[in-house]
Amino acid sequence: MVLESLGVAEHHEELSASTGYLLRFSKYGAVGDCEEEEGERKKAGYMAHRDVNTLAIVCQLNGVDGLEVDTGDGEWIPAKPGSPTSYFVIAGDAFRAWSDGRATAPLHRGNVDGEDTRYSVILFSVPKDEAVIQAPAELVDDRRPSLFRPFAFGGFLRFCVTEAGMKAKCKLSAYCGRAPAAEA
Ligand SMILES: O=C(O)CCC(=O)C(=O)O
Ligand SMILES: [Fe+2]
Repeated sequence: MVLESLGVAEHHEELSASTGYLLRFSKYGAVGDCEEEEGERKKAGYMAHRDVNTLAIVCQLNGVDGLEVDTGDGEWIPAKPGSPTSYFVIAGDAFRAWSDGRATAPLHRGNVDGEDTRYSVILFSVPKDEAVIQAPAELVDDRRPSLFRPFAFGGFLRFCVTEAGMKAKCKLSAYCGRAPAAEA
């Protein structure tokens, strides 16, 4: 559906062939009263991050919200599923690069207040190590040169855990951005 909306559905097969999948079950525990830190109840959840992979499909299982998304200007909005069977689709850096910036890889975090345990299941689509991430020709032209240099996904993953990668505000721009990496 996403490729169709970009007018490049014919690339689906080749993209699928270079993609693997990872299914993860997560539990963000209710925090007991004993787990107080300096008088404040500790929060469960996870830190703000951008996913590095292609897409993540997030399904929260027991009606406990917690996912928050950065609007891009420092404001965090809670992601509320429209119904108990809705799920969230989050683009990661690999898809931002492949779509030449048409898809945004948003900063997101988990903010679970610790009252109730939150369960979620996430299907990550992840490019294979050797897969070269490069926007298809239809998405770039002379008037719109591509924003990122082509890169092998495994190389990007390894950069992310270097000191430079961990310090970078935007790992993708720091690794392969063509413009001076203002946001890096
Ligand atoms: O469980 C969730 O709500 C999403 C988790 C997440 O962002 C991640 O694992 O990358
Ligand atoms: Fe994530």
